[in-house]
Amino acid sequence: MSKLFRAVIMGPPGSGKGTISERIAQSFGLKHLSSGDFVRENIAAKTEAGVQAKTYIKKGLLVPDLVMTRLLLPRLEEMTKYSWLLDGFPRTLAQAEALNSACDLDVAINLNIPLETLKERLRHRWIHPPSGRVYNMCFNPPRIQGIDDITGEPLIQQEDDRPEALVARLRHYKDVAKPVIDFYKAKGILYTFSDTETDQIWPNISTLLSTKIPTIQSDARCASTH
Ligand SMILES: Nc1nc2c(ncn2[C@@H]2O[C@H](COP(=O)(O)OP(=O)(O)O)[C@@H](O)[C@H]2O)c(=O)[nH]1
Ligand SMILES: Nc1ccn([C@@H]2O[C@H](COP(=O)(O)OP(=O)(O)O)[C@@H](O)[C@H]2O)c(=O)n1
Repeated sequence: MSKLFRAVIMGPPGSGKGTISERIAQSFGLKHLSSGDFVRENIAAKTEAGVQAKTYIKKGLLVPDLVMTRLLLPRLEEMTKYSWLLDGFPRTLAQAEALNSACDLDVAINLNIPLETLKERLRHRWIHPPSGRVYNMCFNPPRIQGIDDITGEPLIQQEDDRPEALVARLRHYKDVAKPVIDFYKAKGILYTFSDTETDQIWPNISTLLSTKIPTIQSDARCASTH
C-alpha cells in the first residue's frame, strides 16, 4: 500500500528553502508548510507565542524550542491526511527530536550554500507578507519595483534580513544545524545539495524526489498552501 510522504528542507537563511519548496509543492503536489510563515502569522495575530517570538527574531535569534514546537506541532496534526514538506523546522536538535516523536520522515533535504552567496541574496530579498511570496531584486524581481505582482500591494524587507540581524542569524545557524544534520544522517534520510544557484540544485532534487514519491496515492496529493 502506498503511504503519505513527509519531508523537511533545511538550510541557512537565504539558502533557497522557500524557493525550492514552492517548486517541489508545484511539481509533486505536496503541501508546503513554512515555519517562518507560521511564526509571522502568529506575530501578526499577536498570539502569546507570536509576541514571544518577535523579541527573538528582532535580534536575529532563533525562537526558543518550546515556543516553536508549541506553535508548529498542532499545525502538523491538522495535516495527517496530506503529504507535506516542512520548510525551516527543525532548526535545532531538540526540535528534530520533537518532530521525530510526532511523525516518521522519508527525506531530509539539506541545502549547503556559500556564506557570501547568502549575504548577497538576503540583501535583495523582498516579501509580500500576506501571501508569503518572495522576490529578489536580481534573481526574480517583481514586475514593478516594490510592488507584489499578483495583488499590487507593497513589498517589505523583513526585519531579520537587515544586515545587523543577518550576521548573527547566519552564525547561529551553523552552530545549531550541525547536530540536526548528524541526526538525519544517522537515520539514513539526509540528502545534501551544494551549489550557488537554485537552478543548478533543482534538477537534482527533482530527480531524487521522483524516485521517492511515485507511490503516493493521488487523493493524498494537494496543491501548495500558497
Ligand atoms: N541570485 C539568486 N537568488 C536566489 C536564488 N535562489 C533563491 N534566491 C533568492 O534568495 C532569497 C532567499 O531565498 P528563499 O527561498 O527565501 O530562502 P530561505 O530563507 O532559505 O527560505 C530570495 O530573495 C530568493 O528569491 C538563486 O539561485 N540565485
Ligand atoms: N524553527 C524555526 C523557524 C523559524 N524561526 C524564526 O523565524 C524566522 C523566520 O523564519 P524563516 O524560515 O522565514 O527564515 P529564513 O531562514 O527563510 O530567513 C527565523 O529567522 C527565526 O528567527 C525559528 O526561530 N525557528
